[in-house]
Amino acid sequence: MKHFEANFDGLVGPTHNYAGLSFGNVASLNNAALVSNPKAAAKQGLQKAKALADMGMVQGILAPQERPDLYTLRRIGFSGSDANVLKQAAKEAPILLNACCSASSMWTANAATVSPSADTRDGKLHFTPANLVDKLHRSIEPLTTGRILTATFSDPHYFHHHSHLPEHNSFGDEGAANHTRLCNEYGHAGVELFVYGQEATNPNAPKPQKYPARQTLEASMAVARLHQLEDDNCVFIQQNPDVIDQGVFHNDVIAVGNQNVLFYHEQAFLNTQNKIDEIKRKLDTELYFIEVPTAKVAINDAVKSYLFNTQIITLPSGEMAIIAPTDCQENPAVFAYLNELLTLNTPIKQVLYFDVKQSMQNGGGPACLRLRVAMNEVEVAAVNQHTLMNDALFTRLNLWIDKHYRDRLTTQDLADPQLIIESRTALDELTQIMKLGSVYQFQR
Ligand SMILES: N=C(N)NCCC[C@H](NC(=O)CCC(=O)O)C(=O)O
Repeated sequence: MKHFEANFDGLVGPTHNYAGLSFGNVASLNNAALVSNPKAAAKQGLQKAKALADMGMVQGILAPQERPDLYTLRRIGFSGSDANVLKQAAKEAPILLNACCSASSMWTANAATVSPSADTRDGKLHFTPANLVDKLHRSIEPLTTGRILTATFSDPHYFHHHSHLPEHNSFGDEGAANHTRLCNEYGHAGVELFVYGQEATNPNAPKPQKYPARQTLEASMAVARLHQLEDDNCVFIQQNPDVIDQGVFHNDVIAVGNQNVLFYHEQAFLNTQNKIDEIKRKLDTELYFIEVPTAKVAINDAVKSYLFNTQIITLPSGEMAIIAPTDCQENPAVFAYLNELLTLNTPIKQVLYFDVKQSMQNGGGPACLRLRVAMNEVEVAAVNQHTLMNDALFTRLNLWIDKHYRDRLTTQDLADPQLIIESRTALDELTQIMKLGSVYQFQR
């Protein structure tokens, strides 16, 4: 049977904006109050997804969430008509309004953790939506994420959907951004690497001093249990707290893996050598550990360029390619490193650059925009086929964006009641295009 690693990219929602909501994410804070372009953002994301589909990759799309989130605003006491809720919130609690308007569900690397059927005891593909409790604007995503994932991976014979973990800091979970899988072939049992920022129940364990550690060991272990993984298929690694304090808010800002390749910065982890030995013990295949030294790429350059927030993909030819943001081309040290990487004797043979600047300005690179789902051909056939990228879906979604999206949005515009109507009209049509059913609260 054939097996693939599919990428499901988050479609950028109509309220994409820069509100400086993510303490610890340098780009989000630096670009707060910039004017955004939701139309360009959505199109940049689609271009990348279409390019991967054109390379012969299995590529899907995950629908965005309903924003403004009027339900959360009502839950915290704003009342009256929808327009009145927005008006009151804008006047009395603008920061909370911003949190309820973020299009942050576009970063589907944070949508869920996914374990392919080759790794799980029941032979099903497991999904656990991330609770994202560290950030208010993201903590309101998981319920709808669960619905969108279930509408996309709908066949219970193949797909096992769990609830998100308890909504408490002890279980802070950011999904696949802190999870990578190494394997020989995608369809063979692999080793799942769970990278966490702190141990919630051990006050003496190392943790960052300045910025939050969004993922806990307790959450990672809970996901591994839910997904029915064997100890021999898991390695739990602590992220280096010092790099979290330098803006590495998720592991996918400092490391990325694909098949038998782990590409990471020398400062990414704690106890790196022990953990590499454990991976080698648990995975009996030829492995490439590509460690990037600080002398070649400083942490600051890695964070600015998103060198590690690249996607490493295996092309149908069997060669690997890196999908990088154009920001990597613009950073001399990083560009030089990537060119050198192609001359090293590793499976990575090409680097392809994509402009995803609208997302980058909020701290979301190419890898943040996608959720990886390794599947065999029977599982791919069981996916909702209307979510899979092809020429027709690409054209249809571009027309849909042209029809519904603004090309300019400021945080002041978030109080405009017309934005609710525009967003709901767009999403209602999208659920018909992608045959998702009534995944949004306003449709229920
Ligand atoms: N690394 C991965 N996988 N994802 C990136 C997520 C970026 C996102 N930014 C934001 O939510 C900024 C929103 C704003 O400030 O308007 C975050 O910090 O959670």
